[in-house]
Amino acid sequence: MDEFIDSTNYQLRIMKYEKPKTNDSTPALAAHCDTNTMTLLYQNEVNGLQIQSIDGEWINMKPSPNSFIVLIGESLSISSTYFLHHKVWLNGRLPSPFHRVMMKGNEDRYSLGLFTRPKGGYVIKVPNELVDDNNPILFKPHDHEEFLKFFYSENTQAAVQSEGYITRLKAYCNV
Ligand SMILES: O=C(O)CCC(=O)C(=O)O
Ligand SMILES: [Fe+2]
Repeated sequence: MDEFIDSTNYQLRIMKYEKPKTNDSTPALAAHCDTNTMTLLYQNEVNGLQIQSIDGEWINMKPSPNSFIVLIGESLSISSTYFLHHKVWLNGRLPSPFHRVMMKGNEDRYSLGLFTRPKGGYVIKVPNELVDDNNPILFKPHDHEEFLKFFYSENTQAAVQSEGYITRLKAYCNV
């Protein structure tokens, strides 16, 4: 537990999404998986967050005013647009949801996000207890900061644009 606390950074972010200019449902944040460990989201009572189901359908999230949404990030459970469940810490047991924000209606949306992220200098690896003959290791141990450097490099961004998420992650730490 101490190691987890010592090795974690937190970022609190307030996001504002302006009301759309037309009556149509308008993309406000492109579909993605969070690259961090875990995200807690809270919003004013304007919906907009959508999560993709396993069969590719976008589901509108309608949290009650006194609840948070918890998203598992790629670092905890690396996933892909196809939900193929490539995982690191959990080695394949929990998916990181693919999500986006769509705006509709005539109110601005505010959301508060607490992003938990591993500090650089710590190795993210699957615990030995989760690996056996039926559950072989899926990801090489890696440093999150190095992963981000790789992710935001020009070459990777170009690959993400043309080939999607799988290539980026496979290239980085797939076994
Ligand atoms: O505003 C939201 O509800 C989602 C924000 C989000 O997905 C992000 O910032 O990564
Ligand atoms: Fe996100």
